[in-house]
Amino acid sequence: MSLMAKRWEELADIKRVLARRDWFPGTSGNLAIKIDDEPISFLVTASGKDKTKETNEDFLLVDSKGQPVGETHLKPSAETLLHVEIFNKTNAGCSLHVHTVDNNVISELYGDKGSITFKGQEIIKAYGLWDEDAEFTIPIIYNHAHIPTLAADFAKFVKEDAGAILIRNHGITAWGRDALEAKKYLEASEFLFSYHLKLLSFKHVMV
Ligand SMILES: CSC[C@@H](O)[C@@H](O)C(=O)COP(=O)(O)O
Ligand SMILES: [Zn+2]
Repeated sequence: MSLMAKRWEELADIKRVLARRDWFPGTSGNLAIKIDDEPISFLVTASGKDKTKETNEDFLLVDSKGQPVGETHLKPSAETLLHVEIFNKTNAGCSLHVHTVDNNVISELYGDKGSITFKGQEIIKAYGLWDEDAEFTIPIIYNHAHIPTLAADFAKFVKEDAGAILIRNHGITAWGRDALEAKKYLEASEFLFSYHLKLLSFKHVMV
């Protein structure tokens, strides 16, 4: 199996799992996986598709600027530039973007603070943090409609090979060195968002 076919399968597997969770409402979400380093190229989801469906036109190959490699009628994701920042600035191998109600509500609740920090949760170990008092902070940026502006803002927080950034009232992008790590960061973040919202609502009922 070629490297491209292998990576395609890896991304298709993740897409299938996330689709089953309803993490692609209304055609939202986009996924990317690196194919080459020099020069950088990666597979990205085609724009505007129903990501719960599986077809052989789900992904297309783009270059380090997010432009399609070779002739294709497919359009790269509208948010390809965000994945471009991740692959150009770090050694990440995979980047995942989803819109969920939980990540949108958290981004709105904490948007004015500019970030949300989690601590004292076992699942923080999914971020590779093993200390008892470890903290994980997820930045929250403004949802600029102009994608190059959004990407420039987003890039300011892309420093590590694995991470997560919330875009206010839009969604989350999580990335990692490989598909497993990106999925782990995404799932840990969504777990923490859901836990936090549930806790807040119970506290509200109890006071
Ligand atoms: C219908 S969701 C809005 C989109 O602009 C976007 O935020 C999104 O996540 C999906 O866009 P896409 O171009 O299909 O990758
Ligand atoms: Zn989006």
